[in-house]
Formats: sequence, C-alpha cells, structure tokens
Amino acid sequence: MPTDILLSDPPLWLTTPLLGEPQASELLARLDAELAWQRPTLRLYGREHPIPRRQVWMGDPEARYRYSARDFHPDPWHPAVAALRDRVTDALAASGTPARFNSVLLNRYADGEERMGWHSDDEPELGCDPLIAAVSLGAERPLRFRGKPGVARPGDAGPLSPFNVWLPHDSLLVMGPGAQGALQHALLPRKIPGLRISLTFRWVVG
Ligand SMILES: O=C(O)CCC(=O)C(=O)O
Ligand SMILES: [Fe+2]
Repeated sequence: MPTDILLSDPPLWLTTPLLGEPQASELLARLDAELAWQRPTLRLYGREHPIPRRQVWMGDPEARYRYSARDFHPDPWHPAVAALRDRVTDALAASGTPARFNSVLLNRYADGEERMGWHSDDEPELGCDPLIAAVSLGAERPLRFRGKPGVARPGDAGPLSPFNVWLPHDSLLVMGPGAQGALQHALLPRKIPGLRISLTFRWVVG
C-alpha cells in the first residue's frame, strides 16, 4: 500500500488504496444502510443545534466518552467495522507503528454541505499524544489543517500555513502523536456532491 508522508513532525501520513475494490464500495454501502446514524444536538450559547452531519460512536463497552457533561456509551462493534479496525491495526503494525483501538467515531456527510468544524481530538479520554487513524469512503473531500492558535512549532520552524489533505475514497490518514497538540482540522463545506463516510479510530482511556 503506497503511503505518502505529508508531514513528519507531527506525523501525518496518507495510505491509499486501503481495501481495494469492490470491498471499499461495498463497505460504504453497507455502513450507510446498516448503522443507526444519529444527528445529536449540541448546546452552543444556550441554544440547541443539530450537528451538520450524522454520526455513530462505536466501540468496546468500557470506552465511554464524556462530552458536554454527559456520558456516552458506544454502540457495539458492527462486524464490518471490527474487521476494518483489524485491517487498519495490521496495516499500521506492518509499517512499524503498533497501535490499538477500542473505539471509533463514524461520520456520515450526505453531501458537500455537511461538515465538521475546527477542532483537535484532544479530549482527556484520548490520553496524551493519541494516534488517530481515519478511514475515508465515498466522495473525496479535503480535510483542512492549521496550526493550533497559540502553540509554537518545534525548533525555529515558522508558523504553519493552513493546508488541505484530500482524502480519496478507500484511504487511510494517520494523525500520529503530537498532531492533536499542534494542529486543528476541519471538514469544511464544499460544492462537492455525494455521500462520504469517515471512520476515526481511537483509543479511549477508561
Ligand atoms: O470526516 C473526517 O475526515 C474528519 C473526522 C474527524 O475529524 C473526527 O472524527 O474527529
Ligand atoms: Fe477530528
């Protein structure tokens, strides 16, 4: 599997293809059809807003997640998602990066209008310097990165200019240790038609 090193410090790598066809397209159709996609609301400045995408939180029972002072329990592993988790774990081990995952956030973007705002995946449950593995299926869209406001870069490196990482169908983006401390990322709205599903595998510290 060809891997592009997009950034070395913090590590950001893109591998494509991950599964090959027809497996990748079959997985996209199966996840779309078989998962209990939710559109929870988020409270912002005292008002409830439905999130601009759908999602499912899945994982081991002890991989609980606290968010907005609420405990979220993961859905049990769907067999196709568990198989993908093992595939990603094997691919990482083969490239000399042993990692394990007890949970995954699945995001479903119906079209280019649906999106995710600027954030880092730096919740305390994820421990310090997590490795997050993100699989993309469906419409190719750019994940935009920028330096985290107020965080200096290592050495004399100047400020990092924002950049796009285009995520093709059937690709794996690895955000390695340090990426969440140094960078933010967002899936901004774009006039790109078509369904996209991403799966961001994580380890949640119990
Ligand atoms: O959909 C994507 O590629 C980004 C998802 C993401 O940032 C997340 O799940 O934390
Ligand atoms: Fe994220």
